[in-house]
Amino acid sequence: MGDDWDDVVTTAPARGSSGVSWNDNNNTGVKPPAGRGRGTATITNQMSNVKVSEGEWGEPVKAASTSNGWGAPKTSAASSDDWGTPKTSQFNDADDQPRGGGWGSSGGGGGGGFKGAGGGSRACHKCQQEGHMARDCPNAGSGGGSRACHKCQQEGHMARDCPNAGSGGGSRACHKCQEEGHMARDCPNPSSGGGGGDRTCHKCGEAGHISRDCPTGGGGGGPRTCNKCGEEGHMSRACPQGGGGDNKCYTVCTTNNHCKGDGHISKDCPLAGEIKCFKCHETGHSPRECPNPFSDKTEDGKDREQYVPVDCTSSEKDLFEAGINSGENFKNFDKIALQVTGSDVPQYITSFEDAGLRTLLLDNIKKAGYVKPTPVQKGSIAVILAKRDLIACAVTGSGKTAAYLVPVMNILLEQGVAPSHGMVQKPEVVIVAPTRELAIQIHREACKFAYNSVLKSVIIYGGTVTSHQRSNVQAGCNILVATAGRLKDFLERGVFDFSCVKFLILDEADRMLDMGFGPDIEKIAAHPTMPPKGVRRTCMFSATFPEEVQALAAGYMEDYIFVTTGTVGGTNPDVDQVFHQCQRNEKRTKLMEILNDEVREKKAIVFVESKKTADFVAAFLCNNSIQATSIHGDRLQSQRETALREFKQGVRNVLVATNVAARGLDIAGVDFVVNYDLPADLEEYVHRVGRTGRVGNLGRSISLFDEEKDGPNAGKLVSLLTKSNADVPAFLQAMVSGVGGMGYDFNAPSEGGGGFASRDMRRFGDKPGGAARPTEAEESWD
Ligand SMILES: Nc1ncnc2c1ncn2[C@@H]1O[C@H](COP(=O)(O)OP(=O)(O)OP(=O)(O)O)[C@@H](O)[C@H]1O
Repeated sequence: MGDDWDDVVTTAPARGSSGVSWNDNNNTGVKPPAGRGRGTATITNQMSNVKVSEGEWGEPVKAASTSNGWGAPKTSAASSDDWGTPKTSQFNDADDQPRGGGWGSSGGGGGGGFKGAGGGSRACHKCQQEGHMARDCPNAGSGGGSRACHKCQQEGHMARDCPNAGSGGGSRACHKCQEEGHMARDCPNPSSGGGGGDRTCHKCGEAGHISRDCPTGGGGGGPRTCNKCGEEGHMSRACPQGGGGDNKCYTVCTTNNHCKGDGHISKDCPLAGEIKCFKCHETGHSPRECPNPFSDKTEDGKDREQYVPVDCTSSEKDLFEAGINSGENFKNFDKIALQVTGSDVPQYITSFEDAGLRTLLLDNIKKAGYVKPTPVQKGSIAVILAKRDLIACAVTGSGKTAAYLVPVMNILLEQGVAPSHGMVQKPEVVIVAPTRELAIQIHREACKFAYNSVLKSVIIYGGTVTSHQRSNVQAGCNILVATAGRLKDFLERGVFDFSCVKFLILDEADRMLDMGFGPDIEKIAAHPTMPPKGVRRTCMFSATFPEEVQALAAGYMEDYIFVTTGTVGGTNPDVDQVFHQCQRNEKRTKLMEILNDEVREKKAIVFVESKKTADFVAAFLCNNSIQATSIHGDRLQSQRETALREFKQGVRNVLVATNVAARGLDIAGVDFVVNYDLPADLEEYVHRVGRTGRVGNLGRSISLFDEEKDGPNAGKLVSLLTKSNADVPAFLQAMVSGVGGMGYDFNAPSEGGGGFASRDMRRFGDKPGGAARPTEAEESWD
C-alpha cells in the first residue's frame, strides 16, 4: 500500500479541466496565484445544467477582507441575505403588526372591512341597498333590488323566500319532470316519468328520472356495472352478491392498515377488528383514534424495552476528552489535494481563526485540541458559511463531523436562535444519520462545539422510550440529531415543525439515500413545513458517494458544490490492508490466530455478515478467553450501548459487529479491523476499514477472503485497492488477471449499478446509474 498521504496527492487539474484544486501551498512549493478562479466554463450534462467553475484557487484570502459575499462569514454577510435577520426580529414582525384593511380589521372606518356597523360600499343582495348585508335586510321580501328569484323569476326576494314557489313560473326546468316553475326537490311529479327530458338515469339508463328515484330499484340494466360483482343493472351498495369481483379492500380503518382482500370494500373488511394500529399495536381502532400513540409496545405485542439512555455529559472535561488525538500522519493532511467543483465556488479557509468564526466556537475548537482544519474542513466550512448546498466526500476519519457542525453553529450564533420550549419544536438544523450509535456520537460532538452557548442539541433515536426523548425535545431544540425512523415517527405525531430549518444535513449520505432509508428521507425533506431546497440548505457528507446516489442527492439540492479530498471514495491510506485466503470452515481457527498473534491486548473490531454470526463469533471468542462483546440490530439498545461503552473503555477489547458499526464510529485506540466476512458491498468495506487509522493515526485491517463467496467481488476489490494506492495481494491479482481470470475495471460498478468512485458526476457528464442498492435485509438500524 502507499506509505502515507503523499501518495494521494494528485496533481491539480489542468487549467483547462473543470474543478478547482486546493493543494495547500506549504508543501508543494507552488503558490497559487492571487485572486479567484480564472474564468468559468459551463458543462452541461443530461441530468441538469450545472455550471462548473474552473481554474486554480487564488491565495487564500482572510475571510475578513474577502469582498465577495460567500467567502466572508462575517456579520455583514449575515445581515445582507435572506437569513440575515436575527431570530428575535422574527418575533417582532407581521404577527404583532396591525394589518390594514383585512377581515380582522376592527376599525369601522376607512379600511373597508365587512365587519362593523358602518356600511361598506357593497350592496345587500336582497334589496340592493348599501349599509347592511342580506341576512340583516330590513326590506327582505318587500321587493326591491334587481336580482330575480330562481323560482318565479320575479325580483324582490330570493328563491328560498319565494311566495310563488310551486306555482309555476320561471324559465328553468325541473330536472325530474322537466316542467318549469319549480325545482327538482319540490317536484310534484317526481316519479311520473311524465317529464321526459333527455337526461338519463344512471341505474336503468332511461330518461325522465334520476337514479335515486329509479323505479327499477337497480334491477334495471343500464350500461354501468357494479363495483363489487362487475355485473350491470345495480350499483355496488345494492349488490345481491355482497362481494365477488376483483375489487380490493383498500382502506380498513386507515389507508395504512388495509387487508387488500378481494370481494369487499373496506368498511366491510372482515379483518377490520383484527388489524393493529401501527402506533400502539393494539386492535379495535384506527391510528387516528389511537388512545396511546406513544405506546412502548413492540409490533409483536411485547413490552418494548423501557430504555432511557443517559443524556450527553455536560462536564467540560468529559465532553472535550471524547475524540481521537491526531496521529503522526496528521501533518500529511496538508499535502492532500482538495478539489472543489460547482459554480461560484467560495474561497476555502486556511485556519479556523481566518474563517471569521465566533470566539466561543474558536474556544471550543481549541479545547477539542484542533490546531488546524483538515482538508475537508477547509473546503466545507467555507461552502457552508457561504450558505451553499454541499456534497463533501472525504476519506474516513478526516473530520467531516466538525466540517458541518462548526460552520452551521457559527451561522446560528450569528443570526440568533429562538429561545423555545413547547409541544411543537422548530429546530434550525436537522441532522440525520443511519445508525443510533452514530447519531449519539454526532450529538455529543454537537454538545462539545455548542459548549457554553445558547445552542441546544437534542437527539432522538430508536430503541429508547419515546416519551423521554419527546420531553427532551420539548425542552428546546435548535440542533436536532436523529435517526430516520424515529424522526419520521415524531413528525407523524406532530412533535416538530420544520419551518425554521436552515440546514438539513445527511451524514453518511450515500447510505441515507439508498433504498433502505431513501423513502424516509424523502418524507422528511418533503414535510409540509420543511422549507424547499434552495431556501433551506442541504449538506451531505460521506467517505463514499457512488454516482447513482449523487443523482438522487441532486434532487434535494440546488446548485450544490462538490468537495472531495485525496483519493475519492477510496480506502484510508493510513490503514495497512492485509488479506488471507480462507475457506468458510477455516475462519474460526484463522480468527483465533489473528487475535492471538497480532491483536492480543489491543482493540479490534471483527466485522461479520449477519446478526447470528455476530452472536456466534462473540460467544466463541468468549469461550476462548477473549474479552469479546457484540453489537448488532437484534440486541436491545441498552445492550448495544453497553457493548460500545465497554469496548471504548477497554473492558472488552474485541467488538464483534455487523455493518451497524461500519460507518462513522470514532473510537480511540482501535488498532485492528478484522473482516471475518467481507461485505458484499465494497463501499461498506471502505467504511469498515476506516474504523481504524483515523486522523493521521496508523491502522491495520485483516480480511478473510473466501473465494467461494467473495470471488465474484475480486475484480472490484482489486480496482478499489489499486485506486486507493493500497497493496493488492498476489492471490487476488492472479485471480483477476490470470488466463481466463475475471479481469477488472477501475470504475467497476458496485452491487446496484454505479461505480464506487466519488467524483463529481456533473463534471464527467455521467448519466445517473441504476437503482440504488437495497438495504441489508436483516438489519433494522434505527
Ligand atoms: N482539525 C482537527 N484536528 C484534530 N482532530 C480532528 C480535527 N477534526 C476532527 N478531528 C478528530 O478526528 C476524528 C475523526 O473525525 P470524524 O469522526 O468527524 O471523521 P469522519 O471524517 O466523519 O469519519 P467517518 O468517515 O468515519 O465518519 C475525531 O476524533 C475528531 O475529533
